[in-house]
Amino acid sequence: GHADLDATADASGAGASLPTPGELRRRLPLSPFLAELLRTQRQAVQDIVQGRDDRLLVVVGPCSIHDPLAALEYAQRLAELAPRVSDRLLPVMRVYVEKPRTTIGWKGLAYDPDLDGGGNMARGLHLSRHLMREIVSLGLPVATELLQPMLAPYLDDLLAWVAIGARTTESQLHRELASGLETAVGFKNGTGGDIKVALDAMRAAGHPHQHFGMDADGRPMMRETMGNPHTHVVLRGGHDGPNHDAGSVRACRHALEAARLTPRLMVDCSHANACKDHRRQGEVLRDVLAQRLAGERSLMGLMLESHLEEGRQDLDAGALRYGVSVTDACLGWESTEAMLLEAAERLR
Ligand SMILES: C[C@@H](OP(=O)(O)O)C(=O)O
Ligand SMILES: [Mn+2]
Repeated sequence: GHADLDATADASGAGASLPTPGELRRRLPLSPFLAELLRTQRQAVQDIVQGRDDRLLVVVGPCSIHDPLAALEYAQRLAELAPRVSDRLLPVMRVYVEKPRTTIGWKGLAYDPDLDGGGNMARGLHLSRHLMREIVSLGLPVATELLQPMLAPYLDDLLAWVAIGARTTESQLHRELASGLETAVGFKNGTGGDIKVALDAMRAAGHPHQHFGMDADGRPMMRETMGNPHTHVVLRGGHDGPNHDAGSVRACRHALEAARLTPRLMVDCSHANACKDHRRQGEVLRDVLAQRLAGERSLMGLMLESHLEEGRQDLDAGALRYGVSVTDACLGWESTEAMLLEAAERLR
């Protein structure tokens, strides 16, 4: 239940040592019921990525999770909204617990759950897994960016979609990680706007790999992967501006086809596509819908940054306001709900 989110986390203890992935999974197991629910959630996402289902995959939620209880309240609202749009949209909630910083800054719930620089990672891992499991049990698929490869085995059995971010799409470690995941993986284009790194990442992650990893008991191991066929590009804009426009989408589709890769892509309506102004996500969304309605079938998804309340706040600006992002600025819930209802209506 929600109340014990914090209680059991404290039981995990602080300090430098961490539970192994196996220990955390034994503490917070995935029941057979939830495992079955995960299988259907992953299948639904893969059906969209592979073009078997023409609904739009919508990865929506906070830029980062810093308050598990606010995250649960958001999840309950999204879970209630989902059935009202699920004929045309498949909502998946962003539950981002590790954040890639351009330079330095708070690195997320898994790293520093107490928001005090204490680095209580044992508690951060526990809270992250507990929260994701609670959200899955609401029937809501969970999406996250995987950043620290060692962190993946603590969480990856709970994930229905994974992002590899703009700063790590070029990284061999992250392509190896993606090649071993059961979930669909979206590779962001580079921070400069380069889409080739994402196409290279799709190709690399599609192959089997042998790489340095860690087993469930935390022992180093050589991990063999099968290759992941469920990968796609996420256009998130770049230094020289947005890339959600029809010309950029077409160019990306042509590049994918030329590289004989699945011509499927998602548009991240936030980040450099919104020019760092969260209020511009609505116009990017409408541009994506217009392209879909004009027949651009490679567009199978979109991402929105959204929280209970609009905007953002600094972590070190005194008392935190409830439900407001502490990293990128987000849409508020009311406008998110209206946008998703409008999108579903236009796609009917
Ligand atoms: C980290 C950021 O994504 P990107 O990698 O596109 O900057 C996000 O999803 O909050
Ligand atoms: Mn963000």
